[in-house]
Amino acid sequence: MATSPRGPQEDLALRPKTLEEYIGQERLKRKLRVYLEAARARGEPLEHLLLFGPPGLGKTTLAHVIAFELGVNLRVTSGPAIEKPGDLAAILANSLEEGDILFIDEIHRLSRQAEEHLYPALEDFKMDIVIGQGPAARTIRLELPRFTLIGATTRPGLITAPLRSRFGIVEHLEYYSLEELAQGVKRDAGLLGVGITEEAALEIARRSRGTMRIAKRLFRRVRDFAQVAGEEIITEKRAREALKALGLDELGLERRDREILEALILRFGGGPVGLQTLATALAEDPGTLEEVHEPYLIQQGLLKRTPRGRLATERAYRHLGLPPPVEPLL
Ligand SMILES: Nc1ncnc2c1ncn2[C@@H]1O[C@H](COP(=O)(O)OP(=O)(O)OP(=O)(O)O)[C@@H](O)[C@H]1O
Ligand SMILES: [Mg+2]
Repeated sequence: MATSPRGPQEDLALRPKTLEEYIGQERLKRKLRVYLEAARARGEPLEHLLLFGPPGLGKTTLAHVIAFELGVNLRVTSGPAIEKPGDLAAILANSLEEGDILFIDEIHRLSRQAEEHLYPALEDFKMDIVIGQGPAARTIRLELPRFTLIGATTRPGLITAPLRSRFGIVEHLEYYSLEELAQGVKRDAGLLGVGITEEAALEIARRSRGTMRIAKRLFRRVRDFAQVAGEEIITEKRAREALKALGLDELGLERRDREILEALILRFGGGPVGLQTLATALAEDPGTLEEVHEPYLIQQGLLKRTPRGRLATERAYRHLGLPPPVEPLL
């Protein structure tokens, strides 16, 4: 098997360019096709679009795809990178042309000040900024090109109502099915000139937590194992061994995920226990627990969020090989 450079360049080369190449998210793609066609027909920029969903589902990729489909430039930035209104003004006034797309990742982390300056930019493509200080200070009005903002967030609950209301289109991305994940794996394998069986691709898909980024990352690790073993084609057996060596169980849980369930069950009697308490017991940041680990545990029916706190389900007990409580909780 030939070696090839990997890393950001490889990732970029593997990134789907068109809506056609973008796997899954059919519900969203159907609507997007309509919006894109309508915007093109009217010769207007696409309405501002807010995308939310867990990390790694392809929000950034979709923004690139939309720009490609519209034949416009995409300027990428993130909420934390825009500290002052001046940062925002520089981006909006200097780097965008009519119809271009500004992609703001983690838009829930925009500063209050920057956010307030963004409102008129989104509505009227104007922005007032103050130049200078004290008595010499004056306000100048910037006329901006008509652009499209695509905002992405993993935490829709943290988007303020005024910001949210300025997006004409608000959509969420869904977890991928096993078939879609396997398709993603096979696509990358094909582009890299690596052979992989259908079963091996599905085996990788099963441990990918419904997340395209994880499927593709696991595929690259499995490819390493196959390459070192001198195998031309990645088989199910090789995939399973490699995934096991990577510390993933049959549901795709990593050690950390199992520790969370273990803590919940063994230290808090299965719950309910508050997020903060659970996080402290695990010496984990509550945000990480909530955003990175919990969504998949919930999706797999292993954990429930209740008003009184987190609860382990019967399935969680069984998955860890622990006897479920006599009186099933759920
Ligand atoms: N629908 C898809 N079809 C094919 N490849 C995809 C798809 N979605 C994502 N990918 C690939 O998965 C990886 C992760 O995608 P991306 O960076 O867009 O995720 P994201 O949702 O922006 O994640 P985050 O929220 O963490 O920024 C990329 O390598 C991308 O090429
Ligand atoms: Mg991203």
